[in-house]
Formats: sequence, C-alpha cells, structure tokens
Amino acid sequence: MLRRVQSDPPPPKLTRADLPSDDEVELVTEWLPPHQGPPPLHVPVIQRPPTGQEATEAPPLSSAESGDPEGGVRKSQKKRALQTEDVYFLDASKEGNVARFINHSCDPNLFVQNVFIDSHDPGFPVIAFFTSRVVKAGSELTWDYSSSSGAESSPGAESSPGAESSPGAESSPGAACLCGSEACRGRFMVGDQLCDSCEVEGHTP
Ligand SMILES: C[S@@+](CC[C@H](N)C(=O)[O-])C[C@H]1O[C@@H](n2cnc3c(N)ncnc32)[C@H](O)[C@@H]1O
Repeated sequence: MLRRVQSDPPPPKLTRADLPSDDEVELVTEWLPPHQGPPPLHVPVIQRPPTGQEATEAPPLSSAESGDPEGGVRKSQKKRALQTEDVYFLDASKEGNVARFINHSCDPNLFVQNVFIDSHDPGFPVIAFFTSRVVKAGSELTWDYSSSSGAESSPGAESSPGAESSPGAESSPGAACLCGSEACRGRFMVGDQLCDSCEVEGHTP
C-alpha cells in the first residue's frame, strides 16, 4: 500500500501577481559554470568593428572566388559600403569552434540550419549542423558550402571534377573541389555568398 509522506509543508501556490512581468523575464536556456583553464574551443566571438567606419577589413573577393566575373566584385564593393554598425561577423581566424574544420563535399552528410536560442535577432543565429542519414562512427563530417546560397545552379557551378586543371578553369566560379565524391561538381563556391546570410531583413543597404 502506498502512503504519502509529507515531512515539509507544501510550498505556497504561486498566483499571477507573483509572476514577473514580461519585461523582467529572462529566458535562460543554458547555464555554463564560470570558465577555468585554457580558453575552450567552443566560445564564439561575434565581432563588431568600431561604429562609423567603413567595413574595409576584408580584401575584395576575386572574381574567381565570388563566382561571378564582374558581379562578385560589384557586390563586394556594395557590401563594403555598408556601415560596420550594420554588420556582425565571427572572425574564425580568432575564435570559433570545431565547425571551422568541416570541409565541403558535393555529397555531404550534414546540412546547416539557423536556430535561435539565446536571441531571436535574425542577425545572431546559431549555425547548427544536422544530419538526415546514418553516419558511421569515424566518417568525416561534411556539408555543402553552396547549399544555402543556391550557387549550385549558378552558371558554371556544375563543371566536372578536375575542371581546375583544364584550360580556362581559373575563370570558372568558385574553388576547385577535392571532395572526391562520385557526385563531385568539381568546384564549390566560397566567400561572398556566405555574406548573403547577413542580408537579413532590415540589415540590407
Ligand atoms: C572551413 S575550412 C575547412 C577546414 C580546412 N580544410 C582546414 O584544414 O582547416 C574551409 C577551407 O578548407 C578547404 N576545403 C574545404 N573543403 C574542400 C574541398 N572539398 N576541396 C578543396 N578544399 C576544400 C578550402 O581551402 C576552404 O577554404
């Protein structure tokens, strides 16, 4: 037979008046203890250059990198005309996490999705990687760098494997792909189209 054991008096019931107002509520989704020891690999640093300056830190993309002989340069110049106060970036040369080491594959086992945990600001997504298939332990995790940009369908992006060694390959868009998959398109897009993720509503020039 079960018997309810009640040693302490029950806590008082909360009423609506006890609840904090919406302004006072802070949603805590994760708690991390104060960090000790060497810097962890998983702390992202969102950098915001001093306000009022032009975003000139990054050199303009070459047309080969941008995937568009003229448009890439034009687009880069347009981006550089953005006031830096509108632009946030995570400088992977300074901080980041192991996702920095995820290579591109034309037949990837990961796909990428923006999720919002600590902020619902579209400028601050958490870039989350998911897989939709069984991945054997020890397999390299890869994603398609072009997948969110639609760059696969851009002219020349479907060139055959090894296109970089063929005459005129330097002028093909993107970088030579060494993923080695049977579905390899030969090149993958880098650079400017990643910045397209910054073009969230209200943040475009
Ligand atoms: C995010 S890093 C990936 C990690 C990098 N491989 C490393 O060892 O640090 C992206 C760079 O890796 C290289 N890379 C990634 N995937 C590649 C691929 N399929 N073919 C050729 N180079 C690739 C390119 O130099 C690219 O700019």
